[in-house]
Amino acid sequence: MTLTVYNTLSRRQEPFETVEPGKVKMYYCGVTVYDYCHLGHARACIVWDVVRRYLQFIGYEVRYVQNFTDVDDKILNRARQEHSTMETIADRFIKAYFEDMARLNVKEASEYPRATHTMNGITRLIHELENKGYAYPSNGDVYYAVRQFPEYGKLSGRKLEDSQAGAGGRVDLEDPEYQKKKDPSDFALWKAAKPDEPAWESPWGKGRPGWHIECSAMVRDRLGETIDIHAGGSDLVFPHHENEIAQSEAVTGKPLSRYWMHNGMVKVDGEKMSKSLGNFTTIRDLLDRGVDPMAVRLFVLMAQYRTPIDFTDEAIQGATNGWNTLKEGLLFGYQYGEKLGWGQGGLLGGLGDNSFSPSPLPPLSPLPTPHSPLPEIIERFQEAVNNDFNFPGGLIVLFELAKELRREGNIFVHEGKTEISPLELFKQWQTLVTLARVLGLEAEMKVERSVSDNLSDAEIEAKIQERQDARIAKNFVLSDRIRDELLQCGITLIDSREGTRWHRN
Ligand SMILES: Nc1ncnc2c1ncn2[C@@H]1O[C@H](COP(=O)(O)OP(=O)(O)OP(=O)(O)O)[C@@H](O)[C@H]1O
Ligand SMILES: [Zn+2]
Repeated sequence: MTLTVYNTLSRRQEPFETVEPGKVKMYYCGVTVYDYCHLGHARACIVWDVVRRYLQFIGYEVRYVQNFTDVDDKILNRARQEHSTMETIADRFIKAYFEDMARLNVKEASEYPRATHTMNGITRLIHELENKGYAYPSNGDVYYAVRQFPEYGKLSGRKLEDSQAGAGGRVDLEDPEYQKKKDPSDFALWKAAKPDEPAWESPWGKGRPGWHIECSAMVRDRLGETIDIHAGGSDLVFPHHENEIAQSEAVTGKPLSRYWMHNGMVKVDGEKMSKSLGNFTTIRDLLDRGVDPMAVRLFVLMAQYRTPIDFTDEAIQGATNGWNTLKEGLLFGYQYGEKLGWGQGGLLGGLGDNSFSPSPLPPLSPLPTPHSPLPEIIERFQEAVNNDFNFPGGLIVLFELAKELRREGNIFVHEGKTEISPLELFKQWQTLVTLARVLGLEAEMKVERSVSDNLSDAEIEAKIQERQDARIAKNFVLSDRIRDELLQCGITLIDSREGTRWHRN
């Protein structure tokens, strides 16, 4: 069973083979920090988080580097608007980035280099390009001469003539940058300082780096000359990644990355969700409206990572419903484990605890342990995901497990016993928890069970009425939230045509 990966460079799905066996070096072009992250960023960060988690799950050691672009015109504009500095703006939104990603359960990268901390690497690279005849200075700027790099266009499939024709329609002959270039397709590696702008010393005078060169320098500094996966959104294929290849490969003579992987865009009414376009919903706005962070993860993972997805209320609602199903399965052990006798007979011995307790969760490991995960189900999951990270295919396996556990939970509540043996249920639950963690999906039993005793029958009935009103008003986010809150207090609701029944767990 081998992993195959769609490589934008070859336009094919290829078997995954790393430079160094068992190790993956991965770089993701991260955010330009001048605003809060939106759902497009959430998608990119979740997709690469899960790719990384999956690679670890199948046994790779992964070094994952993600940059912050902290020098850019847009950051500078915001700093001017707020009478602040570029550094203050960048620091504020980097802090916000970490807060948002923690809520979404995105694991921290191995390293987060910043452009402004990589100035030596950047100027060194430009210098080498100049020495090799790929770059030329012009009035304090430095440009990359694309005609010197015969392979220019190999990633995006664009021919220089096409992009020139495109540029020809758009160039402004008065634009000072255009006048400094030898060829309209050339791009800036270094820009001379303008008055009142932050600037760094360089052999070409004071200035700041262009956007593309920072990634070439950071990859080289942190990961080396050839990495395994270079990732980013599909909007970066041209010109950003094309230019990164031109810069890095001209200097090293080696491929910059074995695999080029791109996530599809989150769109709104058919257009890319983007800070520049202003059509975005921030992660924090959505979560503060009560959408579960795990539903956001599911919204992302329910689509193949390369296809575009539309952000709509219905899509988020669908993901929320999906999450509620998975969550019921994930909480099964916490709700019924003790009653099913899982603490007895050493069932949980492998977890270092002889009595049932919600923690620790089963270890993240693909290897069968004495009580664990059902190998044939893990295999089905891997078979799906090995096909170019087909997470929706993997999710089918999780939903099957969750639905079965939910069904058994209901049977247990009504009949006092289950159809499937407790041992088998334990294994199913372990498998579900293990696979869900590979996708970063985790549910917590936040409230102790005794809390259910604190809610009176009248209070529970009032909550159910509130939920009913929300459903009539089609406010399903609220109605689901009430149901989840009750579940966390140890109260299960059962909907039927006659109305809603409830019981304490
Ligand atoms: N709508 C989107 N859907 C999926 N990925 C996105 C989306 N927007 C940005 N990304 C990805 O997020 C990362 C950071 O992007 P960046 O900070 O340039 O955001 P942006 O919103 O596109 O900014 P701008 O609007 O200023 O171009 C990149 O890898 C980019 O491809
Ligand atoms: Zn980049």
